[in-house]
Amino acid sequence: MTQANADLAQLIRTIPDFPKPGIQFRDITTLLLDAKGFHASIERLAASAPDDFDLITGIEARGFIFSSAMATQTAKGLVLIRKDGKLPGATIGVDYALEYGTDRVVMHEDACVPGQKVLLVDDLIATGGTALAAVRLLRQAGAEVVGASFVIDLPDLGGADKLRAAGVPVTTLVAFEGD
Ligand SMILES: O=P(O)(O)OC[C@H]1O[C@H](OP(=O)(O)OP(=O)(O)O)[C@H](O)[C@@H]1O
Ligand SMILES: Nc1ncnc2[nH]cnc12
Repeated sequence: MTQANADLAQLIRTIPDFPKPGIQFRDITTLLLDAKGFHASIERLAASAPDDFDLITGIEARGFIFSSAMATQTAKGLVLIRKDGKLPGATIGVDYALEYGTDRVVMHEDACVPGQKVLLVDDLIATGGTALAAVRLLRQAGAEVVGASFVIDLPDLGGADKLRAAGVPVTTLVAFEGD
């Protein structure tokens, strides 16, 4: 079977054993270096976005690259979900497990008006721990998460399925099997 978005898949470099043994690191820096590929990734994510949403949400750090481009492409505002200790205003936060470690995400408690529809954007979904934490956070803030868009899916780690089970429609461009 031909890989969907094969042109984008071949721009993503795989680095074995980073940041620890056994992890196949899917490196987007090579995609970002390619002007046409980076632009196409944003156009394709934007084309598959829900019809009706109010805000884009991006997750630090790699998620900011794609979410900010998506915000300008779709002419929406951007909510930043950051690692703990970086936002200056009053925050709410959620702890989560990573494929390789643990972390905590926070957002400004007043970043969303309750009832606003948000589209979550990140570079990659693996176990789904980060995205599910972001969804919990956004729901705590009163937002409705109407979709989640990722350039890369690692389907064997099950994150996209978990997100769908949590009621969030998921779009991904490139899948790497066998991780
Ligand atoms: O689905 P998960 O298993 O939660 O993994 C996916 C997350 O891992 C990476 O971020 P990372 O925490 O490595 O941080 P970075 O963006 O700052 O590099 C990636 O950008 C996703 O946010
Ligand atoms: N295998 C992987 N490659 C790149 N980023 C990741 N984030 C979590 N798992 C990852």
